[in-house]
Amino acid sequence: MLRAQNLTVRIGATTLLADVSCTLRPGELVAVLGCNGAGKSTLLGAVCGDLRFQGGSVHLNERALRDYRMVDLARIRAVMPQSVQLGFPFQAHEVVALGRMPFNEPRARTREAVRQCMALTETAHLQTQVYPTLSGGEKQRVQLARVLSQLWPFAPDQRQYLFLDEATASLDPLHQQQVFSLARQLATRGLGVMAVVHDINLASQFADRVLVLRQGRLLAEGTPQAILTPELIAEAFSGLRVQCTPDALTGQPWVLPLRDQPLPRLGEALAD
Ligand SMILES: Nc1ncnc2c1ncn2[C@@H]1O[C@H](COP(=O)(O)OP(=O)(O)OP(=O)(O)O)[C@@H](O)[C@H]1O
Repeated sequence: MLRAQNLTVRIGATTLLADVSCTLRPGELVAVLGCNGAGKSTLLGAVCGDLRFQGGSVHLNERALRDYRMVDLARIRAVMPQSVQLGFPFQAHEVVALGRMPFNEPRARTREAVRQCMALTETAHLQTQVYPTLSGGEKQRVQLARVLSQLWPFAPDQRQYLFLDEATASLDPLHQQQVFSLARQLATRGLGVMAVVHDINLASQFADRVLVLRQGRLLAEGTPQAILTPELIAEAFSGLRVQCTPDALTGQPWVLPLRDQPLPRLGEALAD
């Protein structure tokens, strides 16, 4: 289990995250919601060990994060950052194989991990294409294959964790659904998955629990049914007005933004 207590992240005089506590259990998919700048990536970076925090603690499988060697951490948790810069002319399958670097293993095993993870992300047909020439969404799916390959073969008793930061931001609607469906299946197989996402309906459809951040603080936490109300969404997203309709079968709320919103006035910018 991942347990973060009273996390505080500061850079200079700016507090990015203030006193945030959360958990992530193996077998659970937790979505992190909040407006731009709310602190979602900061939280993800702090709990996965990529970002130093000034206050609080993070324990992964009952061991303090700071006590892990990087290579041991890399074997139990994989992180897909919001953006990955990669200028080298690697072929896509070589990018995916980077996920296997923490493992000292025969090449055949790496090839099998790459093959299966590219199949899972529907990128097998791109395997020999040079990475910088891929489209934005294709790059994102190849990056997902890379982080999945780090946790492959997803053995149920490994207490592993997957952190996704806007992994669907560049994807078409079908692939967005597929990625969250895959995350759901991996959670069902025993992985703990924490996913930062802007699409409230993806969170509502697939997550067991939702964390909502606002100005670096935890505003709300609970099941989608319990917390995704028009009032909470307005509070989290600067007054965004939505209609929430429970799904007839699952009860999970469908969230529809209304047309009438507190939008900026364009008058001056559009003058003559
Ligand atoms: N190095 C830094 N120095 C100063 N402020 C920073 C630094 N890094 C991040 N911030 C600020 O911290 C806040 C939280 O950033 P973070 O990336 O966690 O937000 P987010 O919720 O992931 O936003 P988004 O939805 O836009 O990706 C933002 O206001 C950001 O400008």
